[in-house]
Amino acid sequence: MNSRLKILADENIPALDALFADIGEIRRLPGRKLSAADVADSDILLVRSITRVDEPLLSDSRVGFVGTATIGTDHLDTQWLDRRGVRWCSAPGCNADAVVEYVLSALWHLCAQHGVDPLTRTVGVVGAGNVGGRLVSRLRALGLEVLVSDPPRAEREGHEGFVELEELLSRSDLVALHTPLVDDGPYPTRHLLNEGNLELLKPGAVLLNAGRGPVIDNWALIQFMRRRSDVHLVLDVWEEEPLVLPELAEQCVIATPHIAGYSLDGKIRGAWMLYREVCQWLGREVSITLESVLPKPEIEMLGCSGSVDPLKPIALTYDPYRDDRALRETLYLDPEERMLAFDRLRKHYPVRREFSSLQIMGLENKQQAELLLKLGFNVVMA
Ligand SMILES: NC(=O)c1ccc[n+]([C@@H]2O[C@H](COP(=O)([O-])OP(=O)(O)OC[C@H]3O[C@@H](n4cnc5c(N)ncnc54)[C@H](O)[C@@H]3O)[C@@H](O)[C@H]2O)c1
Ligand SMILES: O=C(O)[C@H](O)[C@H](O)COP(=O)(O)O
Repeated sequence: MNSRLKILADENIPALDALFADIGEIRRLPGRKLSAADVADSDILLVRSITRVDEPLLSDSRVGFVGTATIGTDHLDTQWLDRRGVRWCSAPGCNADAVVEYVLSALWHLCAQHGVDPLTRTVGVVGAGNVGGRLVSRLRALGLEVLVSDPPRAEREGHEGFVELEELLSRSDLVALHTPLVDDGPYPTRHLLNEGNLELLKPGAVLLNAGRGPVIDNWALIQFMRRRSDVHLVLDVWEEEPLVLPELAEQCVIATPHIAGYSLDGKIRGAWMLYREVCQWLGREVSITLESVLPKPEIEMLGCSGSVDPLKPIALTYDPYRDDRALRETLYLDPEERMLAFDRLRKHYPVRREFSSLQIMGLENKQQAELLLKLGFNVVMA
């Protein structure tokens, strides 16, 4: 039995007991403060995006497995982990639907405010992997025009169906960034949007970043927004996270503390994916199902009498303005306090469920039912 295994986990990973209690002894610590001394006698390390996992953290430890309950891996020195023979994994796609729903919710809310039909918009998706790819599929199913820029994919798959970034920026009503942070190789993404190309954005465009903060040069963006107040900025990620620049946040129509992927479904899916990988590493059977650890949603059903404005179920499942208000309340704290507040908002994030958790009953309007189905809701016709 492996009951003596020591598991050190970020305290913000949910369902740890349900998933790992049979595997080993679990110790929880705040991820931002994990030190080499904390990790020293652990066998398994489970982190989120705020823990840098590299040689200084692990070289004096016996950690043999590192899992990050996130999509992004830029906080892991994977080359060093490979050299050292430490098995590592992330949770690809775990919270992709939550990010897609963040984008859809922002798009529907902003269009409603400006009296525009979202279905007539052109959306440019930069980075079409797990998140961007699902966003492209959902938007195309809804009938929107979608432009995609993803040079690594274009190189692998052929250029058909992809456009250059410049064309995307100049033709899209909403530009959504979903690339990882990449510093080297032929297609780096650090400051992919910068002084040189921000100017290409269409008048009145929405620029949304839910990838990684440094993909936009934040200082260039501040300067740009001073000239181009017609652009609507939606930022979930920030160049100096957890420090948010108040001036930049003030320029946003929606500003949130890196929670685009924070559905409970996504977080638990991420933890469960780590559990599955740990089981494989240990040669154990994967005996716990994802469904068994996912709680029932608080609101399971929305009854309507014949028809419903799609914004209603969207806002009921995810309202980005709640997160925006919470972040704005912290903007004028001193920098140290502001960073702590950013982490607190993430740590105590309210339960948010994905669109698929809501069943919409009583619809008679077929067109609306189809639209809501394509948005990702569960629809039962009257
Ligand atoms: N805000 C959040 O809460 C949140 C949640 C989940 C993921 N993320 C971030 O979003 C990023 C994307 O997630 P994912 O799961 O889709 O990752 P992924 O690796 O599946 O996809 C990334 C895509 O970006 C493309 N890409 C790489 N370099 C590019 C470039 N220079 N220009 C355009 N495209 C490029 C890749 O080819 C790939 O298709 C993650 O790396 C993570 O950092 C943020
Ligand atoms: O990469 C990801 O999966 C996301 O950015 C994720 O939402 C980060 O959340 P964190 O690990 O910082 O809690």
